Amino acid sequence: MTDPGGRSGSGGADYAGRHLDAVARRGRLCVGVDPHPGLLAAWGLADDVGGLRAFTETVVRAVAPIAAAIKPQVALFERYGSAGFGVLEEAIAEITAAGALVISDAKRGDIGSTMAAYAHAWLSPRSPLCSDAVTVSPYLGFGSLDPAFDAAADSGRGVFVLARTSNPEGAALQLADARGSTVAQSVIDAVAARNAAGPAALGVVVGATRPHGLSLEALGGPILAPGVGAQGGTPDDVARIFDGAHRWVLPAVSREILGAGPDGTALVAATESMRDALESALRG
Ligand SMILES: O=C(O)c1cc(=O)[nH]c(=O)n1[C@@H]1O[C@H](COP(=O)(O)O)[C@@H](O)[C@H]1O
Repeated sequence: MTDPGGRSGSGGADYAGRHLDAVARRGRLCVGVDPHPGLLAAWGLADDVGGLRAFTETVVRAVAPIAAAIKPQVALFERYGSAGFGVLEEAIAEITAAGALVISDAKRGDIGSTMAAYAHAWLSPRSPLCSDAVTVSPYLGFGSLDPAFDAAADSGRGVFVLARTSNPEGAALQLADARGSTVAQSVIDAVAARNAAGPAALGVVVGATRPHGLSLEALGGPILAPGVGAQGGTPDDVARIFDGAHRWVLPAVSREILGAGPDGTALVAATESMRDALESALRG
């Protein structure tokens, strides 16, 4: 892997192309920035905006030059109100300058007219929160997400639709029958159909904590796979669970890496070690 440096940070090439390029340059790892109060305390930081900023800056400076993508969990910034979102805006700019993709984990989803506002917030270059991609929830109906898909196509940015999440509670809803398929598979199929019809390659979220039982062959877009580390998934699990879809899979790891801080060198070592373990498992 070679990393010739940063990128423009603007739309330009479509998200799927930039996703594959980032993974080729930097390896298959997305590091989550999840400033949990417990982590701030473990780092000796106060549970306030100053602590949030110190935590975020330390993580971003250590990890954004290495990882293919960084995934801020926006609720952990939102809990500090507008000042927290200010820290997130600074982080998005710094991650972009360091050449990593920003995947904002916002899990947005609403009726179409409101969804357009969420799409603007997370995917429009005119918004200070504009990211390379955002996570969205299809609970209000796949079609309600159209404004996000359209905004992503317009700006060359990406959308990850929750399909089969890593948490145990997801099964009751996601594995429910949907006209002979499961809800999760119907989400995958809808994303695949959209990818087949247009240039914007959309992604899905499929957790790495257990076998998903999904058919991903026709997806034609990125797969964000959280659940490695603190939730019990291992690099070998990722390789086994996503066999046949290795090209697109991007495992996401938060607490397992963040727990190595506050020392920047230890954060770098934890990131490199997880990236190497994932690359080796996914090559094998
Ligand atoms: O969309 C996500 O990022 C997500 C989807 C999912 O199915 N499971 C999941 O854990 N996540 C997020 O991924 C991160 C996982 O954190 P760790 O368990 O600490 O690695 C959290 O920010 C979750 O909100």
